[in-house]
Amino acid sequence: MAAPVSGGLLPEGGPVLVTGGSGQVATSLERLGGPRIRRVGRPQLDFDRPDSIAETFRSVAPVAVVNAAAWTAVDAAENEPEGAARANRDAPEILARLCAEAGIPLIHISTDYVFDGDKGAPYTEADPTSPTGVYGRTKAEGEQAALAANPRTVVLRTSWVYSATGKNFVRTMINAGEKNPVLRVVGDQQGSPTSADDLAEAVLRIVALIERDGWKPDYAGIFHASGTGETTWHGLAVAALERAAHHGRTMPDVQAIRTADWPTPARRPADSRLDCDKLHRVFGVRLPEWRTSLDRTVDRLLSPAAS
Ligand SMILES: NC(=O)C1=CN([C@@H]2O[C@H](COP(=O)(O)OP(=O)(O)OC[C@H]3O[C@@H](n4cnc5c(N)ncnc54)[C@H](OP(=O)(O)O)[C@@H]3O)[C@@H](O)[C@H]2O)C=CC1
Ligand SMILES: Cc1cn([C@H]2C[C@H](O)[C@@H](COP(=O)(O)OP(=O)(O)O[C@H]3O[C@@H](C)C(=O)[C@@H](O)[C@H]3O)O2)c(=O)[nH]c1=O
Repeated sequence: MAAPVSGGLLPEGGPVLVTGGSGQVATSLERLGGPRIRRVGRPQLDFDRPDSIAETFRSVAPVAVVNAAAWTAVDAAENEPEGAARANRDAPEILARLCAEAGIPLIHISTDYVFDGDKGAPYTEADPTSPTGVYGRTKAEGEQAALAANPRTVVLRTSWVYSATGKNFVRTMINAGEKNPVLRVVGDQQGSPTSADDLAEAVLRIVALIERDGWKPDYAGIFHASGTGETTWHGLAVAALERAAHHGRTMPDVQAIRTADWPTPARRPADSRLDCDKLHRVFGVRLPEWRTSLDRTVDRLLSPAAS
């Protein structure tokens, strides 16, 4: 990789449009990517106003686009399928069309929730999608729409994203642990937690590789990109709270419950582990062990000055 521009992981070059206002992944991309990143969110770029997508594209004139904006409220999507579809299906298609016209790559972020979780083994990119809710269905449709509209689309499917900022399960657990001596968390859904910073670094390495070597046909398509290793939501809660205890927080009693004991409007996959070998084979990228990154994130969250 060429020498990165001071303050970022990207070498010199033109603007990279990142969609997403205060989103976790968009924030990490801006922080790690350096001066080439143009992060644009609402109100300037609003997927409920499709014209704003082309307007933003024109004003930024990007050399690559990373779509990190999406409707991510899994349960709320059940009652608002049109809004979820606008953000998760229609907007990626429009972005992909604009990228195709400009002849530039689109890195589109997607989710493990495109699967029902019943396979009983890590999913590969060749497995058919089988979403169980509106969020997963609209995200699966967005993948296909983006791939069809731009031959230079890289879909990165990730899972269980957390960071020191924004809304995520890790922060929810740490906040809940402060107020409650007992937490109940499902122990029969497994997957791979992914640090937003790690995912952002993977995206930036892919962009840099494409710029260095030029576009190759192998780059088009779907890639799984989750933190290495696996756990349950209960395991993730315990790990986060154990780390928080290093910072003086009281460790609550974290009880493992069954999915049936935590009813939600949208059904979550029981086992959404993703096989990430293709990402390594094609781009030479593997995300770190989830627990190492989790500890670093909790440290950053609870002792920001030390990080
Ligand atoms: N969070 C997770 O656990 C996972 C996320 N993903 C995927 O990763 C990507 C990034 O997720 P993450 O950063 O965690 O998401 P966040 O929920 O943290 O951020 C979502 C971003 O999307 C923006 N957004 C939502 N609706 C619209 C809209 N109608 N128009 C314009 N912008 C909109 C939000 O804008 P604003 O700041 O204005 O609210 C926000 O910036 C998404 O594609 C998501 O599906 C995949 C797996 C797991
Ligand atoms: C807050 C809480 C949740 N749970 C359960 C509910 C659910 O089954 C599981 C996860 O909780 P959440 O609803 O916070 O997570 P959820 O919104 O389902 O997270 C998902 O977000 C989208 C955007 C993705 O793409 C996925 O990869 C995944 O990260 O934990 C408990 O058991 N106890 C609790 O106290």
